[in-house]
Amino acid sequence: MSVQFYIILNEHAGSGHAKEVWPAIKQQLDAAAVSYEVAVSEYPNHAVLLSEQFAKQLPDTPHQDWVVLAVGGDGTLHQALNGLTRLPRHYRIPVAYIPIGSGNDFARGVGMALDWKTALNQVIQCTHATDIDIGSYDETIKQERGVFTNNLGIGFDAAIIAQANQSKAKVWLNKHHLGSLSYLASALSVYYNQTGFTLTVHVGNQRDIYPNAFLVTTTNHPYFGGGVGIAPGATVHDHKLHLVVIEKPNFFKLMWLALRLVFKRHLTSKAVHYYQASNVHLTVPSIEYGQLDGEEMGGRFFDVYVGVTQYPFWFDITI
Ligand SMILES: Nc1ncnc2c1ncn2[C@@H]1O[C@H](COP(=O)(O)OP(=O)(O)OP(=O)(O)O)[C@@H](O)[C@H]1O
Repeated sequence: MSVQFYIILNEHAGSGHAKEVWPAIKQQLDAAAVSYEVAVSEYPNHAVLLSEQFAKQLPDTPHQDWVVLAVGGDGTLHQALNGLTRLPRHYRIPVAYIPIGSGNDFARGVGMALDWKTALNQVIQCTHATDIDIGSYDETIKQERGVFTNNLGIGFDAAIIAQANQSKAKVWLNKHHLGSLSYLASALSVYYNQTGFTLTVHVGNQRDIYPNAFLVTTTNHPYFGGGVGIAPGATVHDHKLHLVVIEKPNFFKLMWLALRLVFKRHLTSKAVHYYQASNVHLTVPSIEYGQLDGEEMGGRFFDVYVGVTQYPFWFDITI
């Protein structure tokens, strides 16, 4: 089936790398005689509105040949997907993605190529949509709901993202393809400032209380923070969420945990608690940072129901 692409371009992804690469992407699209329209994200979160408006004007009938293609990082894909899912549709519009952000965890998590040229081929030569798992959340205090492709995090990872996004070093490090280092630098400073907090996890009939939670990540695939394999066994096909709770370790334990993380042996540590479920309910009665696919949720209380659903994606990783 040949399709047309509604491209949502975030020139700011990868600290401006997307803007540099876009002319070459366009050239490859034209050379392959691909039919497409481009909408540029003009301000933070604009991609949500762009994809929502696109979906609104497309009749909800079978045999539509449009695919929404997010060109940017995980945040751009997150926003495009949330715009597409705001209004229910019987015939959902498939979504695709070219990873040219800083972290590109979704591409890693689904096994897409990380170099944009191969990734673009995986998208334009794809012949059918494939349903894969995405997370859904319903936060009852601020009454916010939506979806995520990678993870919903509370605590350490979210505070790192908030700090890294404010850091001028991130721009410089990204320019030199060292984006992961900006997260590492922020991680150390956040470690000293982030105190443990009370977390209640409800899974089925089980209720666990952690008085000293530090990192709480509900993930859809293995990676967060630009390639850190927090849940090595997770896949986007298992219809499960993988919840990792880490209690605040002392500095030496943190270093030990980081080492175990590198060798994917962290889940057996006593400070780490691991759940696999199709639904989890998390409550945090103190103000903590939250993040969704690397997008800041801000500091807030949490009473959040997290689940898993499926959405059609348009790429073929066998190409
Ligand atoms: N015109 C714009 N001006 C400023 N920021 C923008 C604009 N358009 C989009 N953004 C913001 O850019 C942010 C970063 O985008 P994105 O997450 O795609 O890239 P990244 O952070 O480099 O990659 P990754 O999430 O993979 O690490 C998003 O929060 C988005 O809202």
